[in-house]
Amino acid sequence: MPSTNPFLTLPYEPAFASLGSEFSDPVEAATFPAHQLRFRNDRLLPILGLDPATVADEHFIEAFGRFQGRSPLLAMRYHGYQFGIYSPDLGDGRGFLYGQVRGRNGWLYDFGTKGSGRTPYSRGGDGKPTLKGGVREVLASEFLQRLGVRTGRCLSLIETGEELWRGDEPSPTRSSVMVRFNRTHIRFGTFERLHYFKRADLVRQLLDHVIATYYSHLLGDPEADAKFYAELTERTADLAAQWMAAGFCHAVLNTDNLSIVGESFDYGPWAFLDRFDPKFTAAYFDHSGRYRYENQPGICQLNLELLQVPLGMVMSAADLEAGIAGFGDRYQATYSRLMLRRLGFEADQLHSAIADDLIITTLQLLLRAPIGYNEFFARLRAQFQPSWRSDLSAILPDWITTDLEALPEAQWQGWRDRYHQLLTHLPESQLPLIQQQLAQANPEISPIRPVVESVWDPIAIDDNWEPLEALLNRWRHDGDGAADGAVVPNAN
Ligand SMILES: Nc1ncnc2c1ncn2[C@@H]1O[C@H](COP(=O)(O)OP(=O)(O)OP(=O)(O)O)[C@@H](O)[C@H]1O
Ligand SMILES: [Mg+2]
Repeated sequence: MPSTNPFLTLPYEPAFASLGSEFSDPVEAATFPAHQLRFRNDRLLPILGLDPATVADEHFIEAFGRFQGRSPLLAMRYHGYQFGIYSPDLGDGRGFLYGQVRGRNGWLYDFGTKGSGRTPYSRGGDGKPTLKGGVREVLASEFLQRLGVRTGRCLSLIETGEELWRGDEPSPTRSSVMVRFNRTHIRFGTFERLHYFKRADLVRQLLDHVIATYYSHLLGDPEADAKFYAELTERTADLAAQWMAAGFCHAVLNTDNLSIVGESFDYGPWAFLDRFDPKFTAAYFDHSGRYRYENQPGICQLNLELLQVPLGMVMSAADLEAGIAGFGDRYQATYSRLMLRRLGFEADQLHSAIADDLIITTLQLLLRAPIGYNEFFARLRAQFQPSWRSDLSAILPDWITTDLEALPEAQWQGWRDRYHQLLTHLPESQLPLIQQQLAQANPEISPIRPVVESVWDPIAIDDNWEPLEALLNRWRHDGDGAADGAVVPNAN
């Protein structure tokens, strides 16, 4: 009897599979002792043309927990530079490409698993993520989506009833399997592996595939290769700027964790800044601080440079140099635009020198202010009043009295003066727009570590999932909701 599971009857396209056996290995999914659906991302279903009301929890479990009715399941091959050292021992070690589907926007999407068992690339690993790891993936991706960061999403999280042993969690700890909804799982490291095996022919094949599938506007252009690399540079610079403006530290920016479309993914030991600290390092094992917050743009640029090695097998050095030349300017322009939004302004409302001055002054303030990075913007959003334009003393009034030892009054007044000055440059009619912009750019609550623990503890102690759901709901209904359920999920 034909399946009635809507996930099994989607029109899957074997785009990556059609590259052939040099790029992946068919694998089998693990079987699990239990399947409890802990998160289903109904916001993504309309992109697939599915009505959430017609998709049952059991459909998720059958497709994305039992992995029934689909083949081949492909472990993708890749290598990568991990903390600066080349590793040929990578590849999908706890996941596979479940399938690819075209969204209603015309884009091709991957369903990629994480935690579906061992593969030829598992090395000593068990092929599983912990339940807490899965919850953290959901939190990071949903919050980054709320902030407008170009990110992969979690489509489902299923608890699988096993006990895992991990050094970084009290063990035994609970197990899970996720399905991620990313534009692609092709990584910089997918190209690097082909260079390692000296296969210029396969670099050419993969590059053609990437351009045809993800940069199709370049098809037929005699300079498609050069334009692809220049555009990837721009997208990666944009992503770094989005992370920085969000106060996000990815923590493991190895070349196998950078996507060939410039989308953020692989949410392991990530953290959001609490206080603004450029040297903040999220991963406990990052002893040198290589991937600390302030290093992220430079590391992204370095990874793009490393990608020139495999691409250089089929492209000219001149095209590659020209492509990466724009990284710094692009990063700076996007970062400034996003920071201004967090302050309530659109870049075209302000002269760029005034805008840059406000951003620098804000960062200097945040270095010393007794308030969290995202908390500051949330407070600005909560307290903003159009009347600030005519009354400087009303700007964040209750703040000036708190902890002036940490924050000298002159510095605080300097920030207020600048903010006030910018308001007076705008016509009064634009002030409601500032309020809207502040609401859109600044969620009321961000998943800094204590917040993550505050939703995890009830799960760990009482199996109470309500605080997690409440937090996710707050982000969905916060702001003007423009980022939610959009057919184009990461317009940028
Ligand atoms: N528990 C595990 N079992 C088997 N392999 C693992 C495990 N954890 C990590 N790996 C492998 O180690 C390498 C680096 O892991 P990393 O944490 O960057 O990736 P990942 O989180 O597993 O997957 P992705 O990059 O798709 O999000 C990858 O080859 C990955 O598959
Ligand atoms: Mg990874």
